[in-house]
Amino acid sequence: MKNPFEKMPTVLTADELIDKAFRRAERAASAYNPPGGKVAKARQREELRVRTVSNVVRDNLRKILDRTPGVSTLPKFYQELVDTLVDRDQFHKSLARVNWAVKTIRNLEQRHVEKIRFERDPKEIAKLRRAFYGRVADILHEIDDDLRYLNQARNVLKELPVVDLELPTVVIAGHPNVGKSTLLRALTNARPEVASYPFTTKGINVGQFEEHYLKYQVIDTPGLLDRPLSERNEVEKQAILALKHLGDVIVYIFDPSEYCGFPIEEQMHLFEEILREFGEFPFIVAINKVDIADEEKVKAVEEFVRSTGLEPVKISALTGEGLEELKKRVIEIVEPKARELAKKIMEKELSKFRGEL
Ligand SMILES: Nc1nc2c(ncn2[C@@H]2O[C@H](COP(=O)(O)OP(=O)(O)OP(=O)(O)O)[C@@H](O)[C@H]2O)c(=O)[nH]1
Repeated sequence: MKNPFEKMPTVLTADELIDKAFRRAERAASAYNPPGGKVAKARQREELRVRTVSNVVRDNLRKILDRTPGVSTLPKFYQELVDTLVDRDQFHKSLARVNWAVKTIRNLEQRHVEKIRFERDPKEIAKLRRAFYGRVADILHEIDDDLRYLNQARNVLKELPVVDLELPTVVIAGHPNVGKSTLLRALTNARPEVASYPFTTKGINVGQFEEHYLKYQVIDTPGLLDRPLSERNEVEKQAILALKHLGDVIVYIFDPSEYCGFPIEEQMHLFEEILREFGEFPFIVAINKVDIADEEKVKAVEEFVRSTGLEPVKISALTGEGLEELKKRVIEIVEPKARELAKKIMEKELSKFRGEL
């Protein structure tokens, strides 16, 4: 899936748009030499000005409406993230007001063109055109706050992460420096891509791997699932919880070597919190850095994990030890979804093929 707001255009301010439209109209009028007498010429020139201003403004505004997806039509994952970044109510209101401006300007254009066509005095004709310009400027100034809001919204919404929402997804969690990105790199062959994500400075890392012709996605979440949720504010929490619509299994990493800088007690505490928050998820616990960790500490973590009803896997993301076993456990959980997806894609291809026959 692409960023749903990728096509949203830059939104000009009222003054920028007025300037653009008026200049375009002047250019068109000066290049236009209609046939006929003085009155006919004036009528046609002014009509061209009115029509050009109306077209430029409406095209610009309509482009915003056409290229902005309805938030409620988006997948839940994106809806949650949109809500952390913009006020959905305000966003919709601003779009509605832009729509109102398009319609109103269209009506004004019709009315002024009609009057211009019946007017005989060139001075009055010019006056009608000026009156139209004035009304357009007023309308655009009236929605100026909306235009500015939409442009700001566009700038943040364009930064939404690009992830594949259909692929079975493994979310890696654990304190900073426990080895999350090392594990991601070890599990996925391609170089992971960094996607920006609200409220993380580093962005999330997204990688993919294939097993038996089925594709999986792995996401490392620096800055997200690496600190107690109780320390987060509401919007941050929401950005984290959006992961629920994306992930299918959580791989939680412990670092019993404590080189990450967090004592195992603290890691246990965070694990309990994440387990509680993501209770409905299948969890796999990996005890990492077994190549350097103290055996006693490894044992302590193992016992703790077993006490929560889970069986940990001992790994070293660096040396590769235990990774086969970890991968096996992951695939056991997400393979049905991968098969389902492969079947769907196959059926789509088949029906396309049949259509061609
Ligand atoms: N000895 C050893 N070192 C490891 C292992 N896994 C990771 N490391 C090292 O631990 C350090 C932190 O690893 P990262 O993969 O960057 O940790 P992270 O959890 O992604 O860190 P953040 O992105 O800050 O959350 C690096 O120096 C890694 O080389 C391991 O299995 N054994």
